[in-house]
Amino acid sequence: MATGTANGRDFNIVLLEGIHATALETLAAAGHTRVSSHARSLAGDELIAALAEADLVGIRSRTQLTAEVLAQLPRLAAIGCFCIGTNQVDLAAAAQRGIPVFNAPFSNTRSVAELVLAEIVMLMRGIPEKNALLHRGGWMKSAANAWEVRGKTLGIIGYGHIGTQIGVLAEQLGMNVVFHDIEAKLPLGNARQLGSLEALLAAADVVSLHVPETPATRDMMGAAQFAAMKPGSFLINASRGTVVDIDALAAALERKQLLGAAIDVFPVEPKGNDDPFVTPLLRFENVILTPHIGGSTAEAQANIGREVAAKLARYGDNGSTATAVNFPQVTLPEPAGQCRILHIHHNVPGMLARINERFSAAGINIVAQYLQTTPDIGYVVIDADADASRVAFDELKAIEGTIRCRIVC
Ligand SMILES: NC(=O)c1ccc[n+]([C@@H]2O[C@H](COP(=O)([O-])OP(=O)(O)OC[C@H]3O[C@@H](n4cnc5c(N)ncnc54)[C@H](O)[C@@H]3O)[C@@H](O)[C@H]2O)c1
Ligand SMILES: O=C(O)CC[C@@H](O)C(=O)O
Repeated sequence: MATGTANGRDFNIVLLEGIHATALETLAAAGHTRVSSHARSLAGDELIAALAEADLVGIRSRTQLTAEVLAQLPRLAAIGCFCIGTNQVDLAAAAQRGIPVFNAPFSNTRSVAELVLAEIVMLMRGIPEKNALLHRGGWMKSAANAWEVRGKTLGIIGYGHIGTQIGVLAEQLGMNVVFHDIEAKLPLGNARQLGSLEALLAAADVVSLHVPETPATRDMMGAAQFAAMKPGSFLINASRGTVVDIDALAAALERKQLLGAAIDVFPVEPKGNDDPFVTPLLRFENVILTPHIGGSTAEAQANIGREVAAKLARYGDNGSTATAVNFPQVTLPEPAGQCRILHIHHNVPGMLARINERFSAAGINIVAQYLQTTPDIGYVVIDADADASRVAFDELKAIEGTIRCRIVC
């Protein structure tokens, strides 16, 4: 599958899931105006049809770019996830097809942290059920099951960008912070890393989940973990829906092991705002349900739009893969020659030699060269003079092991 695009500015770009207008502005400022924008996520034949002619695509968390979908999109050159999570994309399949995937690793971090902090206070005061009752005309003025958060213990599972921010904010309210992470992490403030998930569950009054979706985090909160939580404690999940076994959570709420929960993400989420939402948690008034809006603030979405669109435009125009989550990362200056060849190949012995041989056999001077590899993929970027580059481009496309080759002039 060796493909070439004559000029980065010819890119056809499709944005799904209501990506913020700042993305369009950023792309337009970089000279990319062939952009179509859709409000919803798409699936199946609709998705394939919408992306058939796309060189670059922008999605959020709902559009599933599986290996099967990617196999039907030979033209696709790069993917922008306008969010933190990239679990909706088969990253390995994308890399094998020479498609770098970009995201916005921290533009909505603060928004999630603020929501979680507010939920801790709301849950510990029993506000969700008092609010629901009052809307029906019921007056429940009582201090039963209502506590200050000061002096209580917050247990954070996944002490990354979001988890650390929540820990810092919670300490400002006087909470004790403990965390569990698979990596050894620098504790901020007075936070303490505990040796196991079980130790955290036994210690925490409120448990908040901030892990990515991986095979290891699937159902990491199930019946055994709820049983290990303190009686009368609370759970917050603003990470991914697959991390919590929802039926086990419902059972723990039913038997009052947990006094409440705040859930922003679900194993199955509606594709758009008009689709129905179903969960066994609907019957619990002590559960705050939010429609995956942890990162949905004006500030976060505007920043994400700018950040990911800039990464897509930069890859299109200059070849830079800096911060790509599945790909050899090459940070590139503007081309030193008149043209730049971008060669993505399987990482097999002798590939660089073969590329360079073609240049020396044709007597073409390489003005600048950059190389980065992962165990599977190699990415070589070569700057050369314009006429010579076009000759070399035709040669390089034909090298065995080439996944994708592109020239930007
Ligand atoms: N609700 C929302 O709108 C929203 C918004 C942003 C992010 N998110 C979700 O939150 C997740 C976390 O975001 P982040 O920016 O803090 O990510 P991050 O990568 O900075 O941190 C994740 C942390 O989890 C740890 N971890 C991974 N696997 C683990 C495991 N099995 N057990 C314990 N720890 C584990 C990692 O070591 C890391 O420290 C994202 O992956 C995304 O899915 C949701
Ligand atoms: O905006 C979204 O769809 C997802 C937001 C959040 O889950 C993320 O991963 O950043």
